[in-house]
Amino acid sequence: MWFCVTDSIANGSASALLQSKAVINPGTDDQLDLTGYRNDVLKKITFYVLVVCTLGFILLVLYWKPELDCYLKRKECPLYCADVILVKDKYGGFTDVVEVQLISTTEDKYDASVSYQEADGTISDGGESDDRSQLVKTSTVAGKLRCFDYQHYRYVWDVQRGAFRELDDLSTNTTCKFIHESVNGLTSEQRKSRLTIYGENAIDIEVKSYWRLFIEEVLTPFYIFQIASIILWLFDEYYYYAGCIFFVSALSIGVSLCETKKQRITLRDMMSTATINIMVADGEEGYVEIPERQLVPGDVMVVPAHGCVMTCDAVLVTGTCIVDESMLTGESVPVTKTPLTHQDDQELYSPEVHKRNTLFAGTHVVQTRYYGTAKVLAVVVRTGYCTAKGELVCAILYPKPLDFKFYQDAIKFILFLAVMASLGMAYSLVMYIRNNAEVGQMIKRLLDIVTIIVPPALPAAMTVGTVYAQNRLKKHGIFCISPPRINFCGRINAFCFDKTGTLTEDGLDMWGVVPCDNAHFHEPQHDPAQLPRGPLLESLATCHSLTIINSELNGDPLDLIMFNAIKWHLEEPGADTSKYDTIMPTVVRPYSRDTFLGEEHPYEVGIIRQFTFSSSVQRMSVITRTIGKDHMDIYCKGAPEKISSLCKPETVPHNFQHVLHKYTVQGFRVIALAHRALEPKVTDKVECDLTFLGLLVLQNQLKPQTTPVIHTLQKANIRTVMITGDMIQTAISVARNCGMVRQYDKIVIVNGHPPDKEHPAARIEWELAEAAEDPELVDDESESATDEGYRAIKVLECEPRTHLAVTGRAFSVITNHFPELMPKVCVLGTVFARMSPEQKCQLIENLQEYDYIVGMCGDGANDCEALKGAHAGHLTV
Ligand SMILES: Nc1ncnc2c1ncn2[C@@H]1O[C@H](COP(=O)(O)OP(=O)(O)OP(=O)(O)O)[C@@H](O)[C@H]1O
Repeated sequence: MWFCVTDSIANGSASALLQSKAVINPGTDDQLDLTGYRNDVLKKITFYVLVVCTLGFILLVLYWKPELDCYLKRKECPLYCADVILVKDKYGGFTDVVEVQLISTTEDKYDASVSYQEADGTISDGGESDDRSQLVKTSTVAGKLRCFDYQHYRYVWDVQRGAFRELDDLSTNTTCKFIHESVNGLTSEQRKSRLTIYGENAIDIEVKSYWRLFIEEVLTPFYIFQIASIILWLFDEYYYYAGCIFFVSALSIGVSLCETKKQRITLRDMMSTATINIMVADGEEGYVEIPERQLVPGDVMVVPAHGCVMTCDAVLVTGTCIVDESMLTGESVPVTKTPLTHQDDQELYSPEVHKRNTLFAGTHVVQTRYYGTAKVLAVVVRTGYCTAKGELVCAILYPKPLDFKFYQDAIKFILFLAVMASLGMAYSLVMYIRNNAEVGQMIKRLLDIVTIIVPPALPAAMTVGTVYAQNRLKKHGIFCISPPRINFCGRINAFCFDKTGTLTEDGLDMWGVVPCDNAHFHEPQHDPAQLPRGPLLESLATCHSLTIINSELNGDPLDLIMFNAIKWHLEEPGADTSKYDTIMPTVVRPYSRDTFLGEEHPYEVGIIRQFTFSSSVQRMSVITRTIGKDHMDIYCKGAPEKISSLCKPETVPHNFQHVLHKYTVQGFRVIALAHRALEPKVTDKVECDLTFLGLLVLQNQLKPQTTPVIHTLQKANIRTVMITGDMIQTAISVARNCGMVRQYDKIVIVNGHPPDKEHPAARIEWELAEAAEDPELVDDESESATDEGYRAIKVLECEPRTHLAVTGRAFSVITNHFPELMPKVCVLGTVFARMSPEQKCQLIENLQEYDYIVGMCGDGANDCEALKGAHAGHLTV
């Protein structure tokens, strides 16, 4: 549970407690290596002597290598008693020495300070003691929290584990049940105490003064080297040359300072929100208004009825919200957020799993919906830099090193130059001595050799080049948040594209629906408005997340085209809810009331509950109630293979696969629909035992610029790859149409099966993809060769005319069971279909592992992680 009073050190943690080193989040991108240090008087005195002896140069070295501060002034000690901690990130890019703080707290959870019984029985606070014999621990509580801050995150000392860990909030180890039980909010005492622990709910981006930026820039090793070179040239009377280099460097520093400052100001302005007051539940006392900056995890906020921009991550517990998440995902389709539910008491809350119930910081709540006068309440789970928006800011402020290999090579190159310089210097020294050269002249000449071999103006030239490139890109509407990436973009050799909305148009065209009755497909109906009254028509009318904003119907383009095709009308909740139930959010009915005349009741369907679409489950569902019926219905729509697996097998036509193939091979986007009448008593699991209703077939045209762009990339020898959530056949068809796969190229489709009861070993299968044909003419059989899949892929030649088309399932089977095939998949894979958002990101990382410099172009929520992971990510909007 979230609150756990830790009043004793768990058995066995004493030895862990004596460790001076620890790793937080091992194996992840957020891995941090910690080493504890405490002050050492003797070392400090020696250090200051050294400072005097080196005329302060050692301080400069310390500035470049902060870890030296620990080695030269302090001694290693167990983490529990450290004064400072040396923190290194996974990539070694950011190293910092941070101070350990003690914060007073009244929270049980953080009564975390440890006391140790000294040999004489007195209690000390453990801060000075590291003797094993003194670790005969007694539990006392001093109300102090031991912690340190690194890159805006706080790490606290966990008494039970005897280790530092990230400060947890309600987004981890918290059950959904607990969140529901928290609706009374916090008392002002609790809020005050948490404020000291979590800090203010703000993302304040520091904009450094020009003077500070200048000092920081000039103190970098390259500029110091440059200053030394200029001084040397002045002594050597190279006045013009020194003057030129000085001018170029001053220009480059000036330009780079202006750019850095401008970017920081832009970032600060983008991230800052107007500080307003917000209503929060105040324990049993009702509601109080507090500044948003004072929100803490556990607060229960009232989402304003007129909408707001969220400044924290909060979980909805009552009411619904329509949110514009474009700031986080780039997708401007309004998203419906529903209150948190849970299957069982133990279900843990997670912002990723429960994202349809979470309002994320930075997103705009456009509308709220509530029943009667009830308030729309949300429990705050994360604040400040820990929010989704805070993570984004941190990713910009502390970017992951771009290309470790590039930096390693650069260092090797400089070392090589240094060796060359030393050889040159040694040779010259010998020659000067032989010729009895004058000492002053000799020193000047020798140092000059270094400045000849290592060009001092190189960084200045590179900065000017980058700034120039950045401005050119800006003119083309391309904005770059990390300028060094521009250099990498020149080396991109693989470019990945999302399909829907990136290679193809955002909008879709209705092709028709293929109704299914008694497990038989009927003729396609190209005008869905002509469908008779029944579940299929109702599924098209209700199974969506459309909403009205400013009198206009808004939502997913797929949902919009589907709903508009049947010519129905959508009405958002009105005052009159008596006809259905007390809960009555949205009503749909045919435009023309004459359409279904002769019925006893008007044809009206209420959407009682929505389970909004999620890429990871590839479907959405709604629970509805039709006037005149005494039961509710569930309608599901989504990826055909997902929906068919939720249907009763006897309701799915025997030629389902064949008909599906017939459309997808043409590049149509196919969605399946299903339905079930619900029992009066709704059980927990509703998306099961469904009746298959038919297929919705949509056309998705290529964007006019797609084919030329793919050709340009191919001409430049840049590999093009498609990573999509859509079906493999549709993806292959689009890949052929846009020229990613040329007309006569061979495509091998790779399918995968994880181990199951029947087949204890994982399998992969392959089949040759056929070329597109007329949908009406494709015959039943598609050839496939199973079992041999592994061998076939293993021996597959890396011919340019053979492409692999890999399904998401095959990708995960290969990752988990046949990792040795992954290089081949990465080199030959052109189409990756039915990929989940996580798999998209994983593929980008795999390509990077095999030395590809990867670009990614995507349009929305399911591409965010992949865009972040790529060397260069481009969000199409
Ligand atoms: N609004 C929706 N309602 C129900 N099912 C949907 C909806 N949108 C997409 N789907 C189904 O879920 C699948 C996965 O969707 P996802 O958004 O992850 O990828 P995509 O849109 O198909 O392709 P891409 O990754 O290229 O954008 C789709 O192929 C489709 O079958």
